[in-house]
Amino acid sequence: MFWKDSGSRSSSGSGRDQNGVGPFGQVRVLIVGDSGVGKSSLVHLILKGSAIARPAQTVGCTVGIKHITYGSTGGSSNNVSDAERNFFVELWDVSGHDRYKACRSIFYTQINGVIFVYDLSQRKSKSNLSKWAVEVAEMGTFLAPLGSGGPGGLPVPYLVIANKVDLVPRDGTRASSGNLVDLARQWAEKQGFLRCSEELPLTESFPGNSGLLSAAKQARYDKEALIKFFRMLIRRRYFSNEPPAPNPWSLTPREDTILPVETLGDSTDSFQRKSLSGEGFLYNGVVPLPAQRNLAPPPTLNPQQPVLSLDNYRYHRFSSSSLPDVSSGRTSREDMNV
Ligand SMILES: Nc1nc2c(ncn2[C@@H]2O[C@H](COP(=O)(O)OP(=O)(O)OP(=O)(O)O)[C@@H](O)[C@H]2O)c(=O)[nH]1
Repeated sequence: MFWKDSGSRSSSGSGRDQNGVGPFGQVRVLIVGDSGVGKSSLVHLILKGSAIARPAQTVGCTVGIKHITYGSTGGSSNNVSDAERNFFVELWDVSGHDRYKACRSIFYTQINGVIFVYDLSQRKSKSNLSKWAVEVAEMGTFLAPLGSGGPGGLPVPYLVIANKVDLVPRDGTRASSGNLVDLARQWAEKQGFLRCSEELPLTESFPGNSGLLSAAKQARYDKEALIKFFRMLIRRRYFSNEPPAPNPWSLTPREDTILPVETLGDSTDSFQRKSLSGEGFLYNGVVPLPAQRNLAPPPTLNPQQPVLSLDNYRYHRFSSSSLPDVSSGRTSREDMNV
């Protein structure tokens, strides 16, 4: 088996929601990032609401299904468009290990959104997100694409999650990872060669400075923000004539402003998110990318509609030419057979 389904039944079928007022639908969210950053742990947390003690290394791809509703609860039952409807959010947790690099693009199909995950204690895993963005943008097919690309040309909304915030010192200083780049930087700072604000010129950060923090191992994440992201993807795919809500997505966390995280579990106040302050540009276009014009219709009752509204998604400038190589990821786990 190249991949397994860890969630409920396939969402590609059709049906009517619990109110009997119309078909449900599904959106597909790709979850990418280096091996070991905690993608599977996060997905488990999102689906089960609890931490997983010892996640197995993902083989190829694991698909989990999150059920959420979308619609106006106050709507009249006579008006289908006002009713709460059921949707499945497919979470495609793609293995970050290099051994799947050559073939994992088969999972990059009909993507509605992307969640990039990195390890706050491993700086390289953040800079490598740029490589992930390029890979997905170049190899993927997309639903409800934006008119222009985000990082690497990615044409769908994305979210960046900095995981393992529990490994960051609570006084807000930079993460200490034990990796050589960080150790070298810390040593240089100690010797007075660098001021704290300076970086060794070894990595280029993923664009942006705000987003979500999580500690999947401690069951801490911003549940409300995730649900909003999923709802936004549903709205873009199925209700694109609705006015877009203010879009906080496509943000990455400010590591220099990480605050202590006190709240556990499902609290929506678990994490401080800072507003975006970096350089950005706005997307207003609605023209599908050339590679997306001949997509087969999605396997749901509600076929993909072109995006008619002028959603504004803010992205950061991004240069793929100066990106570092993807790191080899973890090596401590046993090799898996494909
Ligand atoms: N300290 C800490 N460890 C974590 C956290 N989240 C995950 N881990 C640990 O990191 C390791 C890797 O977690 P996974 O969820 O398997 O990582 P992954 O990104 O899915 O890895 P691949 O399947 O190889 O792509 C495991 O030992 C987890 O227990 C966290 O928030 N804090």
